Amino acid sequence: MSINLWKEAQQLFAGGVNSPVRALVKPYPFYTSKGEGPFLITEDGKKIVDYVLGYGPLILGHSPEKVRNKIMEQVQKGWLYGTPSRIEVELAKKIIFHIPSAQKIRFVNSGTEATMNAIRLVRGFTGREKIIKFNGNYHGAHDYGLIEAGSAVSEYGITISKGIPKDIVKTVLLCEYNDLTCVEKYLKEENVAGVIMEPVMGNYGVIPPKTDFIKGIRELTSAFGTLLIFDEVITGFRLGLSGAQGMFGVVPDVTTLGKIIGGGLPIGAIAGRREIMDSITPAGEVFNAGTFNANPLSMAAGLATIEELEHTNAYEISNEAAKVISQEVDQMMKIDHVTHRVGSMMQFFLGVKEVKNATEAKKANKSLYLNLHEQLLKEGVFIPPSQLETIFTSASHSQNVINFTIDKFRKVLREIKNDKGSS
Ligand SMILES: Cc1ncc(COP(=O)(O)O)c(C=O)c1O
Ligand SMILES: NCC(=O)CCC(=O)O
Repeated sequence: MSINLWKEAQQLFAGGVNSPVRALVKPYPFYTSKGEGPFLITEDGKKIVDYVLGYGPLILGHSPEKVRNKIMEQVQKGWLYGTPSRIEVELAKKIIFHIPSAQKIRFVNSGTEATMNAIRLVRGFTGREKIIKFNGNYHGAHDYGLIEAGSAVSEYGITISKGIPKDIVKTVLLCEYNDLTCVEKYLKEENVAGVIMEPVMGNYGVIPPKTDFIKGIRELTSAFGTLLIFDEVITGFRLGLSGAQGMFGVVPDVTTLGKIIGGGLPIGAIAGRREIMDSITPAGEVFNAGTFNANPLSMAAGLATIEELEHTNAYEISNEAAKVISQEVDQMMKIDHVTHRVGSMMQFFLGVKEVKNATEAKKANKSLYLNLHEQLLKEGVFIPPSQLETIFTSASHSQNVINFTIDKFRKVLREIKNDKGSS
């Protein structure tokens, strides 16, 4: 039973969990015993439709056959060599073929490692120290990024994580998303090594960039000799094979990847222009290393996932699922709200009329969203337990599952409205 595991876990782990967002599921997190297509099967024997999908990597759903087989095949051959292996060359070629900004790549083990190293890389390459980041963007759990970050950082009310030296905080310049004036001001006033951004915000709910903002950042950074990092840990291979940069036709200098490129196993990657990437050790003097870098199992799962994305209609199915659900739910909601969807990423902001940055997203009614999450979970539909996370769909979300989901939204929204009316 989940409750028994939860009781033990609270003695074993800080806050009972190994990543904070998981503790937001109330009254206690359910424990999963199996993932199958669009479903999670819990320790309590419940079958739940999953729109969290491991927080993004599982664009094909849980345990898709092709990916599972490729992982099993690799398991037979061993899973850690401490030497290069053929499969890292194969995955690198695929990513470099698809991602416009990628000429060379370094595999690491998480999105956190990817952005941490990308920031070090742009600092090393330019010889400058300042970084511009955006309010509510989340780049993982390292010192350079935990300043007004989205996701669980903001959900738990942390603006700057304790433990980060002040001198590091001073190197990070903060702008509001979709505010080009702020970026221009800092680029003029300061010696900025790099601008790091999520090309579509996915860690403060979903917030798309305005076209002139994303194109303007590219032009401005080029003009000031500042490198542009797109953090495509969520959007890479989710918004199509060429990611957000392909979707918007804006090519950054450096791209960070993670999640989908590992097919659900731990991964991260830094990719970019050849001369920039050649600053990384052993070619250059920006240090990176890792026992598990390019480990064969993550490579195998990533390769099989990208092959499926290339050869099936996975994008059509997952995008259509998000489109239908977002449109239907949008129509059902009778209160002020904003619905944002980009491809197979979506989120609803309740009680507000416009959301173009984190400050506006913060005004959304968090408790109403949590209520929605809780009631849906009781009905067998799992959306993230935080308004700041993204609702994802996958290629395994069939018409039946979508219809089931819409019915549950209808039921729950009716009850939430009644609750509100009676209070
Ligand atoms: C945009 C973005 N960057 C970086 C990260 C960190 O990735 P990881 O959790 O694999 O360290 C995340 C995680 O959600 C993310 O959404
Ligand atoms: N959007 C943020 C994440 O996906 C992170 C997941 C986690 O920290 O467990």
